[in-house]
Amino acid sequence: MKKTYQRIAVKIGSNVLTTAEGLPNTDLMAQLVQQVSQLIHRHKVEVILISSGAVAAGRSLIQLNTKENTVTQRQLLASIGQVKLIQVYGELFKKHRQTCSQILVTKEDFRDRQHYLNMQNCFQGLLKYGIIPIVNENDVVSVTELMFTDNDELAGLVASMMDVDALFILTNVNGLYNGHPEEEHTELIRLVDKQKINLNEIISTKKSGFGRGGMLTKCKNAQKIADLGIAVHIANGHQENVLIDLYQKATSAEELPGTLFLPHPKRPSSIKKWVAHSEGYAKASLIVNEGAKQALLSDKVTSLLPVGLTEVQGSFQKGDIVKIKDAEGSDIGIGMTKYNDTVTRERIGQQGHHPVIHYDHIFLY
Ligand SMILES: Nc1ncnc2c1ncn2[C@@H]1O[C@H](COP(=O)(O)OP(=O)(O)O)[C@@H](O)[C@H]1O
Ligand SMILES: N[C@@H](CCC(=O)OP(=O)(O)O)C(=O)O
Repeated sequence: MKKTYQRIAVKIGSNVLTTAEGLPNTDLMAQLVQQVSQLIHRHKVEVILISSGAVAAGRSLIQLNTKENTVTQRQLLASIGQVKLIQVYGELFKKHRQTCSQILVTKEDFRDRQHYLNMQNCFQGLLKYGIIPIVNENDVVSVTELMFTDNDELAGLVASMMDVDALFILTNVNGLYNGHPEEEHTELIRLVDKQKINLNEIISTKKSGFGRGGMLTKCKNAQKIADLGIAVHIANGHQENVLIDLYQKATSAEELPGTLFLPHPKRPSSIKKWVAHSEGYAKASLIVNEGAKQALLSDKVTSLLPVGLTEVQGSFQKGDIVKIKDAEGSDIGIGMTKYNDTVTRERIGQQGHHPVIHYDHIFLY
């Protein structure tokens, strides 16, 4: 029998929380809140919510001039709507004797290790007191390149930061299909085995009404989180009792709703997970020789030593994130350096030096 989930993150997408008119779907929010409360009270599960819906809620409160700059529109709608979104959640949870809290974040909060640890500490405290953290992007300051791709990316970061057992991603389709769900003869994929499925081939880039990222980014992100040892389920938020069903069936032999991305059996350390999510901030690349590549990819605990380096591309400071590449230029992994590029260059190919990247600070693909 599989272990039950004790801590989960639930991502509720824009398409779940929004009606066809672009307004908040409060009936559905009530159903989901009831299920989350049941998981907490009856099954003693710790739950973190990642909820979209601020822009939709803002739309229900104010009509903006359509000539307004689109970035400004989003900022205003989110700023106005987030208040309502959290107010609705607060009232709904209160009916179940449950307290919730609001956490608004930006990408920068995950990039800076100190911000990351501060956030983690706050989440831990809230969970200890039985409070449900409700997370959303701080859309007022997250503009263009500072934005998360979508709330799936944010949910993945929160899930790995909080070391949850599973991430439930609720959307407006039953899961991942082997073609666009509106096309004929497409079938639901129940289990994603990354060795057998090429996500790029089966997922249409066409986006649905109110979502930001679409199914391809959702699945790539789901796979990344599963690689970090967290079970990821994509399921339909409109399906009756979906959260309870997912929770109960995950430990039974019954067929699960939606699509499951099987978790990697090993969970990396907290710092490795943080490194894994820092890909976008890589400053430079370290090229390694074949011996170092084999050693890194083996089952042994291996740090990257200067003797295994053949080249340093770009400049970086001690503590910066760099890519690790093989002689062909293929990415092997990513890591946090122990010294800057000048010192690293001086030590290329030399024996007897400390690692340039310690094992604990390397994440391999
Ligand atoms: N192969 C596929 N399987 C399932 N959905 C797909 C696929 N290709 C494209 N889609 C679309 O992806 C949409 C869900 O992604 P998205 O719009 O990002 O939702 P959300 O707002 O819930 O994050 C679905 O409504 C569906 O139309
Ligand atoms: N932060 C935004 C939602 C971002 C977004 O659209 O995310 P997603 O639900 O993943 O497509 C909001 O609250 O309206």
